[in-house]
Amino acid sequence: MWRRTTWLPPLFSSSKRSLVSQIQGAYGLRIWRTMSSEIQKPEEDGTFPRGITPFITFVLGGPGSGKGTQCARIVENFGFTHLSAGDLLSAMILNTIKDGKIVPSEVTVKLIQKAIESSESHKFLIDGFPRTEENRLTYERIIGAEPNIVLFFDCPPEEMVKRVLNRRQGRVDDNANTVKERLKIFRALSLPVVNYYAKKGKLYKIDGTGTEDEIFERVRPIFAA
Ligand SMILES: Nc1ncnc2c1ncn2[C@@H]1O[C@H](COP(=O)(O)OP(=O)(O)O)[C@@H](O)[C@H]1O
Ligand SMILES: O=c1ccn([C@@H]2O[C@H](COP(=O)(O)OP(=O)(O)O)[C@@H](O)[C@H]2O)c(=O)[nH]1
Ligand SMILES: [Mg+2]
Repeated sequence: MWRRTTWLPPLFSSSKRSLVSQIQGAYGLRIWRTMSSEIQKPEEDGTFPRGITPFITFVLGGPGSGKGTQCARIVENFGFTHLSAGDLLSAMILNTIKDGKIVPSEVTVKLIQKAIESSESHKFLIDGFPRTEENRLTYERIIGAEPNIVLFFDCPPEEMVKRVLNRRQGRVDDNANTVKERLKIFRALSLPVVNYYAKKGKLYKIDGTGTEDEIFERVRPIFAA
């Protein structure tokens, strides 16, 4: 089962509100650029007028922890739009990725912002971002909001390395040297981001070991009504 790592914020604790009602509640929050003060409703066909606050889920975890795999399941079952920061960046910053380093925050945030704004969707999985506290702060500064929730796939390093080296998707960063560097960066720079969201009561820490199905059964209750 999934478990929260810290205390629950009022949004979650008062009446065990389902995530679905929280997602609906997010429409009215005036934190996404400039909007009307009215609470706006989705159109009958389920699309949302531009300017509505999207429901944002950050998806964190080390390289090979299963972020992309579980995002695909969440998309299939709960209709989110999946934005992988790594995929958005990969065409642009090949050398940085090859070294396992982090791309400058403004570049990533602006790509994410553009992808959200040009989408008709109202709920997003932002996979693999933020990877540093500086990433997080830049997102908050440019977007003017925090994510609604954060998933963290917790996986032992030896399992992550095994998965990455078996991934065989032709990625320039899936090799023993780069993965070592990425794990170092994950521990030093990304875990503080995970801890930040744990302290804020926004983190869902998910055991990332076992089969893909077993892991998704830990994810499902987070999004199910
Ligand atoms: N539960 C699992 N058990 C074994 N292999 C897995 C599991 N989940 C994902 N994989 C495989 O491990 C590799 C890394 O998964 P991926 O979803 O790309 O992770 P991430 O996006 O966190 O780097 C992929 O080849 C994927 O098919
Ligand atoms: O916010 C981000 C996300 C990704 N990356 C770069 O893109 C690579 C691949 O990221 P991805 O999320 O695709 O890797 P995964 O963790 O899924 O293996 C990372 O190692 C970084 O070099 C980055 O610089 N900033
Ligand atoms: Mg990935």
